[in-house]
Amino acid sequence: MSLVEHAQNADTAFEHIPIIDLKDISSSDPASRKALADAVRDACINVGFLYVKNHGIPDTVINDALSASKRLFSLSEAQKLEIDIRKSVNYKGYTPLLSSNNDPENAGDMHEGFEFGWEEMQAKAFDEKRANDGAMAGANIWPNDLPGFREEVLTYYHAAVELGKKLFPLFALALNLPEDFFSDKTKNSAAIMRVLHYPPQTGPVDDRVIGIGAHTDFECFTILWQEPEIQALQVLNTQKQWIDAPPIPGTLVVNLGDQFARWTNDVFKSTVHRAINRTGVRRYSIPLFFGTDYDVKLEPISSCISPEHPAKYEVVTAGDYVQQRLKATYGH
Ligand SMILES: O=C(O)CCC(=O)C(=O)O
Ligand SMILES: [Fe+2]
Repeated sequence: MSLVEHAQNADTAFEHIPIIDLKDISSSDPASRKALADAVRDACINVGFLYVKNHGIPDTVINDALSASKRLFSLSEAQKLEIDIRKSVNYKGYTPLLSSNNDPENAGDMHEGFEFGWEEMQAKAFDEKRANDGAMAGANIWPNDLPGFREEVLTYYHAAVELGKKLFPLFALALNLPEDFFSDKTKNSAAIMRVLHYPPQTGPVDDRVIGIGAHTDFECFTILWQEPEIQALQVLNTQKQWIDAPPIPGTLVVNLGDQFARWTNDVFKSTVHRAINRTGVRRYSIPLFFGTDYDVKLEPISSCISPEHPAKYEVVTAGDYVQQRLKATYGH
């Protein structure tokens, strides 16, 4: 069956999000990699969300990033506003509560966050991996007086980038492409990381103000760590039902975004999701958004086009696309 036919027969009324074991992701046996890619293809076409286990990011790296982000969010408002994202030309820095709005029908997202992109652990004056960032060019902004923060969150970033570099070949295989299809399109790690803090919402709640309003992500895929034991994330199926995506110990969530929808002419689904924290306790999460390099054009893959399924999207560079979406989310 062609990819287009597979997508036309998709079962998108899912009630569960599949869990996929990545133990064979670097297997020397092509048949094992192919079996893994088959499972990934089904998840990408039917659901657009999956959990991955055996992802390779050590617990210590996760725990250090979590503790760093807790320290950041417990700084005073004045300290946090020193690194306000509105002072940055390229959407790096601190986003206060209610300053972003992911769902245009809503009145603001009930979370605060901090956002940064690629940087070598030992910062370089000229970082060749950022040389072609186009619309997204510009350095990260780091908090003052927060020892260890940069190292701890960057360590997580680099570990997740290693995982992301293994996932691109797997997605390529799932699209019946050579495994290195994305290699020359992902040389520069155009990955954006956020650390997020959702205060608990108790008492009467305005449905137009939730943790993060209904949205799709705008890169190729997102790797999301969520705080254990706190249910907040929900995923929308085509029956318009919100399906819970609780944290599952030992896993990360991987979901597809709109860049992959463009690369695949909607064969891979970029699925709407939201988060609502009504648990009575604070919640932290860490998404990392992976795109193709900012200077690469988002051109549909030929096997995802047919006479009955013609190309749907205008071709733009990844950088222009991401910048335009960030502008809509942050309103500046
Ligand atoms: O915090 C979460 O669980 C979801 C975050 C999210 O969807 C996003 O940042 O795009
Ligand atoms: Fe999202």
